[in-house]
Amino acid sequence: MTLITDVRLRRILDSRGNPTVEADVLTESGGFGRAAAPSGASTGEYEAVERPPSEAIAAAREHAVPRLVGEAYAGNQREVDAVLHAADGTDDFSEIGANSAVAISMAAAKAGADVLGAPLFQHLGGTFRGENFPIPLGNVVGGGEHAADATDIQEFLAAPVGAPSVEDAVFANAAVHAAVADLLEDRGVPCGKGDEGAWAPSIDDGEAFEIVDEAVSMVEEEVGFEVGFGLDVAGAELYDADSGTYEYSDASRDTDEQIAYIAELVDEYDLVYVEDPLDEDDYEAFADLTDEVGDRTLICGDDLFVTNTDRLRNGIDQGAANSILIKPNQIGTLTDAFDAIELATENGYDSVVSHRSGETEDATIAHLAVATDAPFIKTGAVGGERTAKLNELIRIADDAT
Ligand SMILES: O=C(O)[C@@H](CO)OP(=O)(O)O
Ligand SMILES: [Mg+2]
Repeated sequence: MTLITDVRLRRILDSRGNPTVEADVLTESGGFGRAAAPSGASTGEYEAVERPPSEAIAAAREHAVPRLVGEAYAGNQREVDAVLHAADGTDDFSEIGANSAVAISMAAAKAGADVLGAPLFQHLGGTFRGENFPIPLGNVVGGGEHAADATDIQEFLAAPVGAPSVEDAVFANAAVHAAVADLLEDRGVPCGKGDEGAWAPSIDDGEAFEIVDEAVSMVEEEVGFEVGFGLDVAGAELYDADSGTYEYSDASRDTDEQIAYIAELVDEYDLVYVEDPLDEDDYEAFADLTDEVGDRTLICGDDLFVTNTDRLRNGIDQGAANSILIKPNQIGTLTDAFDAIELATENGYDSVVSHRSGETEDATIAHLAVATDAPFIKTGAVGGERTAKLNELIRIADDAT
C-alpha cells in the first residue's frame, strides 16, 4: 500500500524569500505527503551540505527518485532514508543535497502516515510513545547572523517551563514577545524583526538581558506559572580562530573568560537554557562549562553536534553538554534525527527539536518532537512560518490533526 509511485520536486519560497526544495511523495494506494526543507543562516561547519535548490532537485531526480519509485515503501522510513543515503553516496549528502534529502524523507513519512490514516506523530512515535509535550522555546530578541545591527548574542529565548499545557506555553511566549515590544517602546528604541520574528533592536546585550528579564517576570506574574529564559549564543559566529577570542561589540573574551562570562549569566538571570555558548570545535571548553553549571541549566550543542551521532558520541564521552539541538536538515533524514534523539535520551541528554532561521509552513518538527517525547522544541514565538509549528502542537494536544 505504501509503495512509492511518484516523487515530485519543486522550488518554493522560504521565509527569507529564498528558494528551497519541496517534495511530494505519492503511494500506490493514493497516499500523499508533502514537505519542504528549511535553511540555516548560522550554519554549523559540520552540517550535511545544502546545495542550491535547482542543483539539489536535478541531482535528486537523477540519483534518488529512480531508486524510490516502484522500489521503496513510504511506510518504512528506515528503508526510504537508507535509499536516500545510497543514492547520494557521500557521507554529507553533498551529491543530492541535504535539502532534497530532508524534503523527500519528511514527505515520505507524511505519505506513510496518510496511508495508515494516522497523524504523523502517531506514525513516527507509535502507540506506546509517551504522553509528554515539548516546552516551546520562543525567540523574542535576536541579532547575530539573523539581524544586522542588533545584539551580539543570536537569540534570547522565552522558556515557559512551568506551563500546564502546550497552549499555555505557546501563548506565554507570544506574551513575552509583546511585553518586550512595550518595554522597547518605553525606552524609545525603535526596531524591526529578525529572520525568526524576534525583535532586533539596536541595543547591546546588557540592555537586552534587562528587557527580557523584565518581560519574562511581567508575563510570569500574569500567567501564574514559571517562565524563564535562555540563550542561543551561536558561539562559533563570535569566535575568531586566529586570535582565539570571542569578539563582542564591546568586549573580547578568551575561552576562559567566555566560560566565566556565561557561567555568570546563568546565575545572574537564572538561565534555563544556553545553546552553543562556545565554538563548535571546542568540546573541552564545553565540558568545562557543563561541569560548572550543568547541574542548574541546559548546555545545548547545536553547531557542536549538528544532529550527528558521531559528534554526539564524542560529546557524551567528554561530558561536553547535557542537551542536543535536533535539526533534521543538518543531518538529512528523519532516521538520522531519530537516532540522534535516541542516543541523547539513552545518555541523559535532553533533545530540543528545532526550526531553522529560514523556514516554510512545514510543521513536521512539531510531530517529530511529540513522536520522540522531546522535552523541548525551539520554533520562534510569532510569524506565520513559526506559528505553523506552534499551532500544529496545539492541534496535536487537542487531538485535532
Ligand atoms: O542557530 C540556530 O539555532 C538556528 C535556529 O534558531 O539558526 P540557523 O537556522 O540560522 O542556523
Ligand atoms: Mg543555534
